[in-house]
Amino acid sequence: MRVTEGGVELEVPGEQTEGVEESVFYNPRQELNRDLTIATLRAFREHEDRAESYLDAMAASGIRGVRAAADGWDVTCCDVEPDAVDLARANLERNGLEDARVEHRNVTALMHESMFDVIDLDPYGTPMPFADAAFSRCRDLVCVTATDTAPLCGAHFNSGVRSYSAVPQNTDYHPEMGVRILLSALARSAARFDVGVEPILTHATSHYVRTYLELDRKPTAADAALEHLGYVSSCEDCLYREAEHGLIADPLETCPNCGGKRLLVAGPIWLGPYRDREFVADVRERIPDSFATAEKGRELCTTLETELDEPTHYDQHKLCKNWGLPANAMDDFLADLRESGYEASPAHYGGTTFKTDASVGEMFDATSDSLE
Ligand SMILES: C[S@@+](CC[C@H](N)C(=O)[O-])C[C@H]1O[C@@H](n2cnc3c(N)ncnc32)[C@H](O)[C@@H]1O
Ligand SMILES: [Zn+2]
Repeated sequence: MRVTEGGVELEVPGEQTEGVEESVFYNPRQELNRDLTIATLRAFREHEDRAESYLDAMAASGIRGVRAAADGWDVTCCDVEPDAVDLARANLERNGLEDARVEHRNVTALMHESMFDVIDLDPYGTPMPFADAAFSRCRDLVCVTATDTAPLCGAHFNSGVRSYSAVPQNTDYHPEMGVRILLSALARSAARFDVGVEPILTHATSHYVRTYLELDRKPTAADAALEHLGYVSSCEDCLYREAEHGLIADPLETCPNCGGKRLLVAGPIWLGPYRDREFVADVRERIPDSFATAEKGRELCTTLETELDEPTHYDQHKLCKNWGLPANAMDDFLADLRESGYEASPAHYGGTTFKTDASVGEMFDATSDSLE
């Protein structure tokens, strides 16, 4: 089956069924992820002009490596599966990109041996088994996809604890729990090598989390990154939340809003920002019309640019249901919060999600008159 994506052409085993490509080596549902990767690499190269080498650590069809090589990166594709290696090599050749290297290796060994400016981890499931090797030698940027959203957001609790050395909780803001559990584990992995991470772009999109971590290879930067870790207590009854920084948990025992005792405590999670607004604006500018997901990608960047840095989001529908009141239009709801002096922004987790610095009680006072 022939696939065209981002201006390159690939041959992948599999068939097109009802217009949808089906192949073990090519997932069309990750096209937005890959389009944003190319735009992010373009923005990053402007920002860090010595960045040249890119490791597509789990290449499969080689699509990421092919697209990065076509964009001028010095690419190495790696995969542990011989069929994937042959396919990646053939796809590079098909696009006249024979200069790119293809490695048939366990990429963990490769990452320990060789240095790369940018490493892109895109495994099946959790990326954590590959994180230490990536942070040990990478110079500038580690890009990570995690598709194991059930463990990340606490729905598969034991698996989440095992993979991320943290306690995830299944809350009403589950995609953001996943984002912050992942970033916490990655920051702690990097800190082992005296490396500080700054997430310059992160998004949770349909069943995966994607993050881009700019590295600063010095102990003080690692210490600074760890300062962003902490715990969040969430009330299951009234949806109140409270976050506190630090590695020693001092969780709430009683909800200060409703007096309830059903509090979920998660951590250590990343409580800091998960994107750099200016960088995201730059990424948005670098998405060309020719990318199939251009409109979606730009919309996502715009929401990320304006999203508040509060550590958890709310879902307006869940909140109103909890109050026993009908939901109104999101814009009106957010306008009511702003009129009462609070900050409020849409969040990128879905059309009814938002962030605010108002507590759940303050939100009720600010908005409930309009919800009758
Ligand atoms: C989700 S696919 C990659 C998809 C691809 N990056 C894309 O954008 O279409 C995961 C790939 O990782 C490879 N893989 C798994 N473990 C690996 C390892 N230890 N070293 C190298 N490759 C590995 C698998 O063979 C598989 O091809
Ligand atoms: Zn409560």
